[in-house]
Amino acid sequence: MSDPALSPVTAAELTEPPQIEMRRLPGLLGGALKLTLAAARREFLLITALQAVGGLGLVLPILGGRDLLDKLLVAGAGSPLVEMLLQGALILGMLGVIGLATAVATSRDDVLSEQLNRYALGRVLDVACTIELEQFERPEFHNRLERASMSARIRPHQLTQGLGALTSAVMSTAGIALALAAIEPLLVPATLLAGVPLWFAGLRSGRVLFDALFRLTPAERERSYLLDVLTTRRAAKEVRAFGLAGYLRARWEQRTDERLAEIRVTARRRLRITILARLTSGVALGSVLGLVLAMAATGEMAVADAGAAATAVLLLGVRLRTAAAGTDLLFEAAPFLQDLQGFVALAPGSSPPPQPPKLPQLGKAPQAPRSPPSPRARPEPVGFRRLRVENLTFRYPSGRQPALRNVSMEIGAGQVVALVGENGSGKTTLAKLLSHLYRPQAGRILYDDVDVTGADPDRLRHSIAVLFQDFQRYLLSAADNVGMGRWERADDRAAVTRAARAAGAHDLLAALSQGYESLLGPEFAGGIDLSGGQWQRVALARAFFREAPFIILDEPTATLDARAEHLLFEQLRTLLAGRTVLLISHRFATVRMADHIYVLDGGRVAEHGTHDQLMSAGGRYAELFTLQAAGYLDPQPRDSG
Ligand SMILES: Nc1ncnc2c1ncn2[C@@H]1O[C@H](COP(=O)(O)OP(=O)(O)OP(=O)(O)O)[C@@H](O)[C@H]1O
Repeated sequence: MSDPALSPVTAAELTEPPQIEMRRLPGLLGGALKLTLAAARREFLLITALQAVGGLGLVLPILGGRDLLDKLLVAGAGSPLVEMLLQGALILGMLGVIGLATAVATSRDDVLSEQLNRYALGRVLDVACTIELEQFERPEFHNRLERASMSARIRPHQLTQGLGALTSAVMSTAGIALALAAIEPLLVPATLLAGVPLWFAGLRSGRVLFDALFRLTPAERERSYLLDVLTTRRAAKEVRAFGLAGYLRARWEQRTDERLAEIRVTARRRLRITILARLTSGVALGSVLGLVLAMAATGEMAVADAGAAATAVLLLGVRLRTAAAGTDLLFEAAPFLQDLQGFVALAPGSSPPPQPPKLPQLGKAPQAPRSPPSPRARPEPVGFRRLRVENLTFRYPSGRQPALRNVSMEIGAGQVVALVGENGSGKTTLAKLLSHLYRPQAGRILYDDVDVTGADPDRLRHSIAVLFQDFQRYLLSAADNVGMGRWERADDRAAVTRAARAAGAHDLLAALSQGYESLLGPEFAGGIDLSGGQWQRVALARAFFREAPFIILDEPTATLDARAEHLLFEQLRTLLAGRTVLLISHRFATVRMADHIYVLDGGRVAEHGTHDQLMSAGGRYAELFTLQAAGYLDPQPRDSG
C-alpha cells in the first residue's frame, strides 16, 4: 500500500485539455475584458471609442447616399447641382472622419497589445516566482508554464485584435442594420442569420487548435530544450567536443517534422470547418439578396430603396465576415486564456501579488518588500539556539524511493556540523529541506522546540544563506554577483568588498579591467568570463555577504585550488564566528574539523559523532576517511621478489 504522506501533490497537474462550454463563453469573454481593463484601461477605452465612431458613423453616409440617389431619380436632369455637390462633399467628409478614427485606433493597437502582454506575463511570473519549488520537479507544471508563457505572449494580442475587430464590426453592423431597417426592417434579422454559421465555425475551429497545441506541449518543450542546447554558450563546447551538433540537430528536425505534420492536419480540419460555414453563410446572404430583387421586381420596393437595401445587405455581409474574423480570434484565444487563468490561479494565495521591488540606488537604503505570508504560515521563531530534525522523510515527485528516510539530527547555534556520505546519499536533499525549499512529507524541523515545518519559508530563509553545489553565475557585474546575497543593501560597497575578501575573491575582482563594476560572462558586450574556481569564490562571497546566522555550504570548495581551500577552512571559524554552519563536503581533511559529523547512507543517518569518535567506531566514516587518506600516501613499494 502506498504511503499517503508520500503521495505527490497534484495542484499543478493538468493532463487533459480543459473543456470550454458554450455557456462558459460569456464569463470567459468577461474575464478577458477584465484583463484588458486591468492592463490598459485608458488605451482600450480610447480605441473602443474610436472604433465606435468608425462603425456607427457609417449609418450617416449610407442614409445620405440613399437621399442623394432619391433626389437624382426624382428630379432627373433638373436636379439642384450645388446642393447635391455639397451633400456629396458632406458624405465624403464623414467617410474621411471614419477613416481617420479607424487609422488612429489601429495605430494605438500595438501599444495596447504590448501593455496586455506585459500584464499577462506578469501574472505568469507571479506564479513562477512564488509557487513551491517542488512544482518545478513536475513535468506537468512545466507543460503548463510553457503554455501559459506562450499564451501570455500571443493570446492577449489576439484578444485585443479580436475585440477590436468585433467592436468595430458590431458598431458598423449596427450602423448598416439601422440604415437597412429604415428601408425594410424584415431584411435585418434575415441578413444577420447569415452570421450564425460563421460564429459556430469560429468556436469549433478555436477548440480544434487548442486541443492540438495542448497535445503538442511536451514535444514542443523537448524541441525548445534541443534548441537551447544547440544555441547556448553553456552547452556549445561539449556539443562540439562530442560532435553532437548533427545528432541533436536531427532530433530537433524530427520533432519539428512531427509538429508540422500535426499542424497540417489541424489546419485541414479548420479549413473544412471554415469552408462549410462560409458556404452556408453565402447561401443565406444570397437568399436575402434574391428577396430584395423579388421585392423590387414586384414593385413592393422602390428601385432606389432596393438599390440601397442591396448595397446595405452586401455591406452587412462583409461586416458580418469581419465580425466573424473578430470572433474567430476571440474563440481561438478563449481556451488559451482559460488555460492561462487556471495557471495564474496557482499563485499561492497572494492577493495582491507581490510587486517587483525597486532596485537599490547608491546612497539609498530601500525597504525589502516582504511577500504577504502564505495562509498556512504561522509566526515563526527568528532563529534558534538548537535546531532539531526529527524523523524527516522526503521523496521527490519523480523519485521512486524517498531520498531521506527518518533522518534525525541536531545542530547547536554557533556549531560547525558536517554532512558526509557517498554520492546520492541525501546530503543536498537534507540541505534543501533545512533551507525550507521543500517541505518534508513526514517529520519535523524544530527551532528550540517550535515546529517550523509549516511556517512561512520566505521568512525563515531570511536568516539562512545557502551556497549550492550548482550555484548561479549571474551575467551581471561582479559587485552585483556578490551583492545579490542580500540585494536590499547591494549598494553597500564596503560590505561587498569585505565578503569578497573573506571568500578569497577580492584580489581577482579588483584586478578586473573595471574592478567590481566589470560585467561577468562574455555573452554581453564588455563581459569577461572567470574560471570555475573563481566563479565559486564569487558565489561564496555572495553567501558571506548575506550575513545570515545560519549558513549552509554544499561543496563550497569543490573547484577551489588546494591553497584556497586550505586557507578557507583555516579561516572558516574566524570568518563565520558566532554563525551556525552546515558543511557538506567529500573532502575529509576539511570535514574533520567540524564539531559534529553526520554520515548519511541511502537517505538515512548511518552514524554521527566527532571525527575521533567516528574513527574509533571504525564504521562507514572511518572506512571512507581511510580510503581517501590512503590516496595521499606513498604507494607501498611493490615486492619485486
Ligand atoms: N530533483 C530530483 N528528483 C528526483 N530525484 C532526485 C532529485 N534530486 C536528487 N534526487 C535523488 O535523491 C537522492 C539524493 O540525492 P542528493 O542530491 O541529496 O545526494 P547527495 O548526497 O547530495 O549526492 P552528491 O554527493 O552526489 O552531491 C539521489 O538518489 C538522487 O538521485
